[in-house]
Amino acid sequence: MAADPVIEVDSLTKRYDKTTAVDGLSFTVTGGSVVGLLGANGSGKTTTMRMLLGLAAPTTGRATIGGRPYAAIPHPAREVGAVLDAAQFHPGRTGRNHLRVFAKAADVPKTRVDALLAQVDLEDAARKRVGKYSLGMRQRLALATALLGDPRVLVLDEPANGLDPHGIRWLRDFLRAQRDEGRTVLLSSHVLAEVAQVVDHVVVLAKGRLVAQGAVDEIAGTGTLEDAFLKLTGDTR
Ligand SMILES: Nc1ncnc2c1ncn2[C@@H]1O[C@H](COP(=O)(O)OP(=O)(O)OP(=O)(O)O)[C@@H](O)[C@H]1O
Repeated sequence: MAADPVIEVDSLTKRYDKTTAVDGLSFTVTGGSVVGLLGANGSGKTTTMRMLLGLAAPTTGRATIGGRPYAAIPHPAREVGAVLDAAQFHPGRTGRNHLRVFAKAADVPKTRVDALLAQVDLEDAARKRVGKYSLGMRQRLALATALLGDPRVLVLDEPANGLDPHGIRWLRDFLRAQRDEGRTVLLSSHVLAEVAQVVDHVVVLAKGRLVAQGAVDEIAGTGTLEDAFLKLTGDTR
């Protein structure tokens, strides 16, 4: 397993008018690890990922993948797979057609499509229109899309959102398999329990700022994981 930092976030800040969505955030993600970016709703997770993926410009600071800002990566689909919003699919396309269209756009051989459908357990639904897919199926199709270019890095925004217990178990197994294949994964969640079993390391945000980082058991200390998380993220309801 490589120990080099693959994702580097350095003094990253994003301001929108009066809102500071991300405030001087720095962290690194080591190659071959699964890292959870955690925080309550509105703590800046999505904004951080959007800056990492070149979808929002930092006000100050820098975010790089493999040492380069996303925009400077020569063949991004082969380097980074991302899922930011699993709801965005053309509802009339079948799962297989969706992947074929994206394979073409990413210059990936379409022979990869069936293997990916099998990998995310959508073989039986390959000819079904995406508009008829459940949320869990759409999440899995989004993961297959992210994997089209066989990237070594995955960036996943709230991949467990809306999944039932079977879906969450499936996701955990999927993430373990990605790590076993040597991929580096950054995923966000506002529910620590969803991801605690699979992440090597967590980065905890509150109001755009880093409030803790480390292994899950370090974050928990002597109390329960949930108490520590709620205390750190300022959610004491
Ligand atoms: N385009 C934008 N314009 C103005 N404010 C924004 C914009 N994007 C995000 N924000 C604000 O920045 C803050 C952080 O939002 P962000 O979506 O990054 O948080 P999050 O941790 O991903 O939340 P959630 O779990 O709800 O998705 C929020 O106060 C949000 O309202």
